[in-house]
Amino acid sequence: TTRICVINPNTAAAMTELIAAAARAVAPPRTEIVAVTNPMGPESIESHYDEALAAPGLLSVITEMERTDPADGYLIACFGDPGLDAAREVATAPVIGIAEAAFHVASMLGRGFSVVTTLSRTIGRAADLVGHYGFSRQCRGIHATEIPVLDLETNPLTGSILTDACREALRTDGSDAIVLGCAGMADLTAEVGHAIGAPVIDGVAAGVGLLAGMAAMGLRTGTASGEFATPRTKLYTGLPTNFGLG
Ligand SMILES: NC(=O)NC1=NC(=O)NC1=O
Repeated sequence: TTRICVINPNTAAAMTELIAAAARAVAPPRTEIVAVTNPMGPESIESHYDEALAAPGLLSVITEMERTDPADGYLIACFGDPGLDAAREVATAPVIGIAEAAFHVASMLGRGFSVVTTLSRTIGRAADLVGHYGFSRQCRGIHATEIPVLDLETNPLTGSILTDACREALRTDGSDAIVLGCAGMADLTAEVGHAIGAPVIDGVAAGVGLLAGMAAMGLRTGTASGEFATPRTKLYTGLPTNFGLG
């Protein structure tokens, strides 16, 4: 059995359930999805500050899993891909973020894609990730719905607001596909896709598909050498006792 660990980097357990359902909907046979909620940090991530405070707990989840029962792949299920490079240093299996996964899949569905995300203040971070992963040519635009992350589930208008924003993004950008800019939108992927008649990519599903494929290819990173090698042993002061490398 392949085990993929899907980590919600915020502490909202309800979002973890939504993320787990999206992951399990696309998991291939004999693939177990282990969904984990961050034990420490913000209840939602929609600023640089939130991302910084989500990373320590996220990393403790990975170091703990590596110590007890290493997974065959790790998915960071927040669109800012918080802590991704640090996670790669402590994981012995592939680690990908949902933004990274969604961009890669979207780039293979046409010439250009658009991103529709939550608050406009997160657009800069999404743009930075587009450039960092090398998709500046394919990403035609990044748009915000102005719905805060935790309001996605409670606002009854989310579905229609998101659908309208995705339809408008396709039109103004001339894109072939839409990337949903938040794990919390995962449960709306099918609804939006049917409404706008274009591929809509949720990074949770994209990430599970990619990680399952990498596991099937036997791709493990092990204790990589070079940039992503295990961090040198040192003293870390003030970390909670359950940290793996402390
Ligand atoms: N763009 C976003 O707001 N992303 C996210 N914040 C979260 O807390 N989870 C996400 O996926």
